[in-house]
Amino acid sequence: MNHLLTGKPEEIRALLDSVDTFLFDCDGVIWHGDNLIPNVAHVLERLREMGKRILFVSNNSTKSRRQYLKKFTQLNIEAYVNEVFGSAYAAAYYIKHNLELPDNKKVYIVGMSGIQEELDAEGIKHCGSSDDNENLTDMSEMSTIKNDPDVGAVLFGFDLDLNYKKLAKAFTYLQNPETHFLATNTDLTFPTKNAVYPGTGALLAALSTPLGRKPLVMGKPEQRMLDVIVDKYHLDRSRTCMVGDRLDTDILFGQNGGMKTLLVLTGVTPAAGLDEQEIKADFVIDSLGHLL
Ligand SMILES: O=C(O)[C@H](O)[C@H](O)COP(=O)(O)O
Ligand SMILES: [Mg+2]
Repeated sequence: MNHLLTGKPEEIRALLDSVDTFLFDCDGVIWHGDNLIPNVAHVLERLREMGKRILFVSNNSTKSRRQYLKKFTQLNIEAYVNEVFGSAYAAAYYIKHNLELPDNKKVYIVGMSGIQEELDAEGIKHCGSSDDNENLTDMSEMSTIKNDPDVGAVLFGFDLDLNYKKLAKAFTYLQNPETHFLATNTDLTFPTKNAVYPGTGALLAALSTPLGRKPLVMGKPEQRMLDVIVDKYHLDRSRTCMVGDRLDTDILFGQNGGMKTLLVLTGVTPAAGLDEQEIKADFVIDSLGHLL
């Protein structure tokens, strides 16, 4: 476990020969924000040339599959819509195919356009999100926030415009135990090139803590997204490798899914103290850019 691959071509060859499909996490593995991690585009290209199947599995709910494709294209990375699985898509797929929300009910979104687009794509009625970017201006306005019986679920995702009004509305709707409480993911931090910042899980705590309710989580490490992927691609899990930068989402997702796991050190997980970590990947490499 935590088998370091850096500079061991024969072992990298053995791994490549044992894998048909690579599931790639995005933030901290392929890019930091809009900056590609060096040499990653070349590695993805070579893997395609080798006939490997490539899928992208991200917990980042701020983008829809369409928006992810636009980003891949802007970064000159070959990718196709049916290769992209974001947590916003996973949430929309789950609400459509598993939650069976009554037609007269809508979803209150704390989150961004990625979620709005994926719910639209599944024909799911929704409200909130950017409609509530304008915050309350005075505490006396709190009492204007009332329950809305048409809200059948609250879906929480990363929101750069999170404000008190959105929190108070979601909190109010979730007072009703019948109202479903969903979250796209619970990552506590978000990786950038030189630092990490509060992630979706940190924002979500501002709602779930006072509420005393835990949401149903759509993204990694939960298996909902993998079940959709395995069904769609008839994946042989034993010949599939999950590549990620976070132990408690990406690597746990891979392990729970019976897949091989490769940890890269370009994201949230530092090299220091790796062996003290409870979760251990099969393989570790300093950067995906150095895989080939
Ligand atoms: O805070 C977040 O939501 C996460 O840090 C971010 O979205 C992780 O995305 P991923 O690494 O799964 O692409
Ligand atoms: Mg990541």
